[in-house]
Amino acid sequence: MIDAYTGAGVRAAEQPLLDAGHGDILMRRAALGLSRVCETHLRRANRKGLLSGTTTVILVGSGNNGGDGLWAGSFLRRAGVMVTAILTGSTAHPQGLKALRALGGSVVRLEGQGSATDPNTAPDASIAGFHALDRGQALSTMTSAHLVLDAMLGTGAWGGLRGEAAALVEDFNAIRRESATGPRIVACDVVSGVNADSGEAPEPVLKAHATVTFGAAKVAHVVAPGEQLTGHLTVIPIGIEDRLEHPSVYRLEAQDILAAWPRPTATDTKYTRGVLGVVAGTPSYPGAAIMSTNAAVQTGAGMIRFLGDASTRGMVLAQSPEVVCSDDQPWDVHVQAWLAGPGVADDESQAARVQAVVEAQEPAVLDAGALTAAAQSVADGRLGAHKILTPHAGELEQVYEWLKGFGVTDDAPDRTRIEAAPVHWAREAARLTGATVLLKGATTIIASPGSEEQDQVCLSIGQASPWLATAGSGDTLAGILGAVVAHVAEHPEALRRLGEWARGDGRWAAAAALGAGVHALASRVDGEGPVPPTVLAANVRRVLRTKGQ
Ligand SMILES: NC(=O)C1=CN([C@@H]2O[C@H](COP(=O)(O)OP(=O)(O)OC[C@H]3O[C@@H](n4cnc5c(N)ncnc54)[C@H](O)[C@@H]3O)[C@@H](O)[C@H]2O)[C@@H](O)CC1
Ligand SMILES: Nc1ncnc2c1ncn2[C@@H]1O[C@H](COP(=O)(O)OP(=O)(O)O)[C@@H](O)[C@H]1O
Repeated sequence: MIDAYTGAGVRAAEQPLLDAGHGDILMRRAALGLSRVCETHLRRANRKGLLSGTTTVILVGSGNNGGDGLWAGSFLRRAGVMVTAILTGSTAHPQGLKALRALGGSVVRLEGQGSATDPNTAPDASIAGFHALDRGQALSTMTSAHLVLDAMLGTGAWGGLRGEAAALVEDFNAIRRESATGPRIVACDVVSGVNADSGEAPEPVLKAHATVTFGAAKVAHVVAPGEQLTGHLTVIPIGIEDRLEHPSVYRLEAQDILAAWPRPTATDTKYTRGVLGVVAGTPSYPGAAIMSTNAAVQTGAGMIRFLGDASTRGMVLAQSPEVVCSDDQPWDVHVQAWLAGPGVADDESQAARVQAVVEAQEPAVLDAGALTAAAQSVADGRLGAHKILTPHAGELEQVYEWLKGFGVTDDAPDRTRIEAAPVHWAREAARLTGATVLLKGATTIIASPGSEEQDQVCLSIGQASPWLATAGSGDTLAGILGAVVAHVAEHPEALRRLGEWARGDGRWAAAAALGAGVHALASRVDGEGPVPPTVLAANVRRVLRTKGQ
């Protein structure tokens, strides 16, 4: 599990050490770790695996992020690397600058960054004397290097890159799009301009092959769009680790998912495993019913009761004879949890069943066609953490429109804004609805609503294959989620080994995250390639055969 923190969370852990005058030591530890990762990349760039003869360009901002970069440059110099620092800010970390220069690193500044027209960013006296490169010269210095270390902005940035630094990155990206070769890009702490706390990434950004962070992962490393820009993440311990409190986001990895997945014991029966009721599909859209029930079967649900029309029931049974089908109403059947909504559209009788599920006491996964009914019911009160909404960004936009219509919020973001800051909008939707929200995407975010008893829990699941972007993947996810939620409904403490946060209301977020995690693992069982939903569901069985430690 990766515990990811906000910049403020990490700073709070550092503060006592900074107050005790250990700031320099922290920075040098960070920079040493950073330089080691750079060395690994540089050795790969040299046919003989040597460092001497390799070149590194460091883009250095005015704060401590730039200081890390300069110190890392001094360590690389020691190892024989040719280092050029291009200062992109109005000033530069004095000790870092001194250290790099003392070891023969060359230092230049980016012309135009901090022009006379913008006195706030004009180069101050300490760096004004360095030779200035215009953007074209800086660009060719960058493109001819083996490695570019991005140390312009870290956790102290507000907003994205600006001015000449932004233009330089834009020009570099244009060349990169045209050419298959080019320097390795390593980011110091976070990719410059990416918001460490939200993962927002205002253009332009220098997409990294690798990012080296310090003390702990930051939120931006585990949520979109920051995660997609981070590359391979290395966390360097700097001595603050024991002082860190309250991660902001938990990333569950394969080991965590497989180890925590609830498995039956000898005393279980099909009922104690959890019975899942499914309201999905209509005569016009039977596929969603077939795929979601099939996925729940493959996930090993104790028992599945499907409610729907005769023709859909026939198709569900043909695919999965394990499913008990009827045309009952939700209040007539006894289940531990519900899944409602996949493929439910323009059908009065299924819509009525969906409404009954939204109002039922039992926990429920509310997907696709159930999201509108769920959002509408918020007008009558909060849904409860045991109701799990599973929108993609487009569906979340609709949910927000309803919430705005009811006066629950003034701000209804559109899809673009949601995709720019998914962790923010998933958290906000959970708070506003009182439900657990699972926001689908390349990175899936799960947020609990939070309460007086328990802080909001936020999780992220990555590593899903982009081949999942195909119709029916979401129906399969819904079935997997239904199965695990039904189990957790019967065994409230089943997921506690994940942590104290996975108890109480947090258990629904934990269950949803495990479901999304298994879905992601199933998408890559046979490596990278198409995973049509029927294959995906069958892969779930294979994934669950592996037990984590
Ligand atoms: N003790 C610590 O605090 C440690 C911090 N470390 C490093 O310190 C970094 C944080 O340092 P800082 O707080 O100095 O912040 P940054 O270095 O991230 O940036 C702050 C500087 O950039 C300027 N700035 C902010 N937004 C800008 C924008 N959009 N465009 C241009 N300039 C902008 C500010 O005026 C300020 O000078 C971390 O990311 C990490 O790399 C590491 O050295 C480990 C120890
Ligand atoms: N680019 C991507 N990379 C990884 N996973 C993705 C990507 N795009 C979508 N997914 C996943 O695929 C699934 C698609 O769900 P959804 O859009 O509801 O599909 P449908 O309703 O057609 O079944 C979600 O689990 C989502 O997280």
